[in-house]
Amino acid sequence: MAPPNNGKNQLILGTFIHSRKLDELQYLHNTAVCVDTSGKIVAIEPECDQAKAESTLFPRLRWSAEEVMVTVGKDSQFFFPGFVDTHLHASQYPNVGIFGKSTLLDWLNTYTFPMEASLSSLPKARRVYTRCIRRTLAHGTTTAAYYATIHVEPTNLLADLCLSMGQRAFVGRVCMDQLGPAYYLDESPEQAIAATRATIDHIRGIDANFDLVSPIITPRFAPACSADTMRQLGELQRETELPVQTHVSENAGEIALVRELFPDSTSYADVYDRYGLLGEKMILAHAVHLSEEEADLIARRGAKVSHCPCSNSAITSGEARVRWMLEKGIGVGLGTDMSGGYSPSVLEAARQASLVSNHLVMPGGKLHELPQEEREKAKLSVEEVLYLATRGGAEVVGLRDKIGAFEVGMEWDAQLIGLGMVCEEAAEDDMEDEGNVDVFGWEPWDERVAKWVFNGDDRNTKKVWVRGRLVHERKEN
Ligand SMILES: O=c1[nH]c(=O)c2nc[nH]c2[nH]1
Ligand SMILES: [Zn+2]
Repeated sequence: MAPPNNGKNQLILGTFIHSRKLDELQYLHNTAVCVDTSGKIVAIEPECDQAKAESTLFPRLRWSAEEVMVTVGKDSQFFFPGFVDTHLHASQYPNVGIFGKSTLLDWLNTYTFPMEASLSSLPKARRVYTRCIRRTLAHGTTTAAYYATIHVEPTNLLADLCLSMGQRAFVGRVCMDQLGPAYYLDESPEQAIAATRATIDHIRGIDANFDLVSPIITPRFAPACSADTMRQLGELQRETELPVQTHVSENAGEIALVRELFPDSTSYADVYDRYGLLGEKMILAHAVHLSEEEADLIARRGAKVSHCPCSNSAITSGEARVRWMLEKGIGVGLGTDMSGGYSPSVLEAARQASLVSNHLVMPGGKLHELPQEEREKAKLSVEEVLYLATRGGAEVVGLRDKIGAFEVGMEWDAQLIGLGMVCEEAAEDDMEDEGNVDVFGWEPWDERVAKWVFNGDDRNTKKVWVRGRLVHERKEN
């Protein structure tokens, strides 16, 4: 693979904000971050300008100033770790916002299966996947766990495009040999496994160590996979040690169907467990209606959850109890779940995660009967939803030592966020288009960040890097 940034070391100067832990953001002002040619953070120095970096850091790193690329954040800007979207369907991108009043099972038949089936066409898949990657990068998504479709070549194409456009990705060829329409089904368990192996081999061929793009084993969801397919996917996981992604306990009708199809299983998650799929490398999307025992089983196995609040509201699935899962020790990240979710933005998912946590404790909400103190605790703060969007997501996709924060040894997956600074003397028509976030200058940094979470969008995402490579730069009008 080509080295990022034409093999140049980088010095990045400005304000850096990241999660130290679940409920705490760290604010590093006037700070220098050094990123080497492999995209790794090799130094972080607070109270450091370019001159000081050149005289103290560069000699230590054996860098010569002429060979270093310098990026300086302005006063109204800050660097933030890239977002991790732990669950989305690249193949459903053209359908974002189109869901009417449907719920999961009729939504699949009405909107989803026809769209996914149509991506057997490679030119169409190229248009859709290129735009999906470009759009998610523009919203600061540096890592994405993608579902593609059942088709091998278009799935391989998605992996190729992630690699060439520079987005870190997990790319899953969808396995489904039952429940779908006849025009969109794997022919047999053997064919499903062979097709999955073909995409794994392809990705190994383009990114041998899965540095940027990795395959991910993808049983669509339990009702769409025969027992034989699930068993063979479990064997494939043990053989390859690859990550696995699927859906769990999203919708009441779906859960009833699982009970009917797998009468011997004690819960939806138990179905995956019986086939050896429920383990540390499994990402379970939704987890809206988990029972106590089911959540305990997930926690014991070390499987992770992708919380998809936009999707859960859009297709009327319900409200997941994030605090409850976190307290059980389950790793939780955020997923846009396009196109069950209507937005490509993880920032939108973070905002919705906050609002959904409030809904849980409102009159009529699942947790309304809890004591006042417990109700307060169930609500997620700005700091917490940003943790889920970055560090939490990194844990969910198995990259907690590599991405999600700014630490020496981690990779430079980052976004430069710019907020609209309203100067005292600014005339209306002087204002740059910085989107909806206006900062007057008197707000402390935690309030600026809160304004970004609730009013920000891709207009605030000025630059995006993955492994040190600049993969998106916003063109101002
Ligand atoms: O939100 C969802 N999106 C899907 O495509 C899907 N397939 C099964 N279950 C699903 N849930
Ligand atoms: Zn999904």
